[in-house]
Amino acid sequence: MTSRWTTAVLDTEQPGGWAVARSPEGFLFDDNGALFPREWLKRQDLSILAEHGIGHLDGEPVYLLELRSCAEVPGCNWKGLRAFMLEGDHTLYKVLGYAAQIGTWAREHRFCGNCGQAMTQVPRERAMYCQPCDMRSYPRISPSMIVLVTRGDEVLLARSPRFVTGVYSTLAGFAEPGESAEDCLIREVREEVRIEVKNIQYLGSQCWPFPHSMMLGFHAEYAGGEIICQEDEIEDAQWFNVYELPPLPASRSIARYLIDVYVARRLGHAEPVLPG
Ligand SMILES: NC(=O)C1=CN([C@@H]2O[C@H](COP(=O)(O)OP(=O)(O)OC[C@H]3O[C@@H](n4cnc5c(N)ncnc54)[C@H](O)[C@@H]3O)[C@@H](O)[C@H]2O)C=CC1
Ligand SMILES: [Mg+2]
Ligand SMILES: [Zn+2]
Repeated sequence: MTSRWTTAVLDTEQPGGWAVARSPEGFLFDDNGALFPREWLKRQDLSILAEHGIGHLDGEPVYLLELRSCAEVPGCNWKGLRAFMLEGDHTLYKVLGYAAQIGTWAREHRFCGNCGQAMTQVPRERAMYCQPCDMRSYPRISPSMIVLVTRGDEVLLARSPRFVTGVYSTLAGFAEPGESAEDCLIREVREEVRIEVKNIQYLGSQCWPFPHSMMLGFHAEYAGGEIICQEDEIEDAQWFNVYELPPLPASRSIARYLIDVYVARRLGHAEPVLPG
């Protein structure tokens, strides 16, 4: 299968192609979506902080206009990336998710973290460069473990105070320096619910551009302990029977995939496919 969307570093001196515009309010969109003819978009009254050539969609070059602030464009509105994930088509979400990560990273690396001088975009490479330090900065990706802890017909799901009311999800957390993926998973489960796990099994990964996580998804079996929720982080955690699950996370998330796979296996149903 050929992919409709491929990332690339494009020369911003070249004219033409499509462009997306991103401001602190999200992406610009109209009735036709979030991709606009680039030359038209650049004629609008936008306060452009940086432009990045980000890839090809169906063979056409796509650029990102990263804006300082949100602007009025006739017939258009602004919408956050999460809304595109929930509503929009998957390919568009991939384009915007990538654009968001490049935009955020470049915005946060305008100045060298070592000497404080202005950095420049490296041509033909996705990197920002500080000449005095001869140092390159690349887009940041934060590995995060996400795990469904299981006990026969039961799964351990938890609520963060940040979740939509009623929704329970798998446990997750960022890797710390010095840890393997397994070390991180064991620590996170211990910290968040004081449970011990065994038989850790890797299922798959997913890019999570909020703002730059790479989710590594696992199943792990319960090995001991009683649930004690971590203060502030975990509002509630419970064992749920696979026949009586609470409201679950969005269907495109790897959290949902980990739950759906386990339920499908217990019930002998066909297994779902992990959204890319
Ligand atoms: N795609 C999915 O299905 C899901 C994705 N996630 C994502 O997993 C990630 C981790 O989940 P949480 O439970 O929030 O993490 P967590 O359990 O590690 O706690 C969050 C805390 O980690 C620290 N932190 C923030 N950014 C960090 C970074 N880049 N590196 C190290 N520490 C950092 C902060 O102190 C923050 O309060 C988040 O990006 C979250 O959005 C979480 C659940 C489902
Ligand atoms: Mg967590
Ligand atoms: Zn420097």
